Amino acid sequence: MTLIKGAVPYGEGDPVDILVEDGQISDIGNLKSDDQDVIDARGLIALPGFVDLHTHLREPGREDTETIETGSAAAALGGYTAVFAMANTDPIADNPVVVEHVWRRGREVALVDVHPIGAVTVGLKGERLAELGAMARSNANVRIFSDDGMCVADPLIMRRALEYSRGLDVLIAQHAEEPRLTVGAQAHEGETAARLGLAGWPAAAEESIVARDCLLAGHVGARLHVCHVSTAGTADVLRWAKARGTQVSAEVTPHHLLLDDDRLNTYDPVNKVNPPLRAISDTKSLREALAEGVIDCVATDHAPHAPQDKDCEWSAARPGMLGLQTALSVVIQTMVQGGLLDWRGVARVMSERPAEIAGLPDHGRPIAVGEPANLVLVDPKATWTVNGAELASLASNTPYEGMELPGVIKATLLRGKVTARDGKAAR
Ligand SMILES: NC(=O)N[C@@H](CC(=O)O)C(=O)O
Ligand SMILES: [Zn+2]
Ligand SMILES: [Zn+2]
Repeated sequence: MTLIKGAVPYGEGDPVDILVEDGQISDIGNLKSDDQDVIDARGLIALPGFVDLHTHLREPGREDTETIETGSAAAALGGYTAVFAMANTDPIADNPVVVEHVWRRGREVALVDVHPIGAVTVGLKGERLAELGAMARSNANVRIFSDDGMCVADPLIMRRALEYSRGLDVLIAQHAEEPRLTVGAQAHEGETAARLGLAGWPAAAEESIVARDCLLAGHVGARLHVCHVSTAGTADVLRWAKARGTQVSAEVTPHHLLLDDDRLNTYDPVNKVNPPLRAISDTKSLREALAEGVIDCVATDHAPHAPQDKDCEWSAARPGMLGLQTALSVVIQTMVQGGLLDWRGVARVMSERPAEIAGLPDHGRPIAVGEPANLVLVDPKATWTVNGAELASLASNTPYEGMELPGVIKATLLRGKVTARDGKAAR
């Protein structure tokens, strides 16, 4: 039993006490603390535990940069109770053996529900469909498939994947990047890239694939999820597709909400990411699209990389940045402080919508009696300074190094078990 004393659910109304018993919320009100574990939550906001549809945990294959254990700790510290682990591991998660390993290891670590994402095509090569059915029916119960890191560029393969996904009732998540338009690309195609002499990654490379896939999904009657939306034009395409009834959902990363290509001036590869940091006008449009619901949710695209793959010249560096422990703070800074979302809205984009999109029945639930105790307690007034070396990830490639960010996570509970408290993961 744990008693959370004096938290304000969704930042609305008076503080209440929340009693957690047998993994569930058993009582809410003005409660007496007897012999149970008490969390002093005065001044804290209670939200449903966050759900990340896009995490790279690097196990198997690159356990020098992240493991399911260290990534789960980072997730718990970031307020997450469920994460979806991308398939671009080594070996690639394109078969039941690998997805079952990820699933089993996640259960052993037990800091966050780890749901493996299966690859759409064998070896992420985009040529032949992987055995989606075998992964879906495995113990890992795979519900999302993605070739993330690579685009399913061939329209016929994408169409077939969508057709199968409909039959299996699973979701295809697309990394939208027309590869013919991004050969050698290093940065957002625009003034900054031109001045720095970096080959451009045009917005149209993303937008053309999103438009195509929305048309294909509509045509075959399948659902589609768009990973890491990065341009204003993609938001326009999504608005159009949703208005005509296409079953499309989309995510935006914290870094695309906050950072823009102005940061590339230093040539520091910590800012290199795929899709690239865009123009400041894009960040503004993405914030608006998220507030409006045209973009459904925030996903971290947490992408740990080893120092030797990051601390090198720009063109040789791998794209990607850490995200799990900084996501909420960046959302507070860009969306809450920006007046675009209230705390209800934060619960929607970080927990409720991603849980719905993934079909998770016990996450993103209301804070109410009888519901699963998947909760996060946030101090909205506190700030913290990011130090990559102190993050739980094995890697430290955070673009927010040295930045003071708002919002501190005081505790995370997964089915009533405290998985993180006062900056320490429970392991
Ligand atoms: N986002 C990135 O820049 N990198 C990701 C792959 C991806 O999300 O496309 C990675 O796996 O490192
Ligand atoms: Zn991607
Ligand atoms: Zn990714």
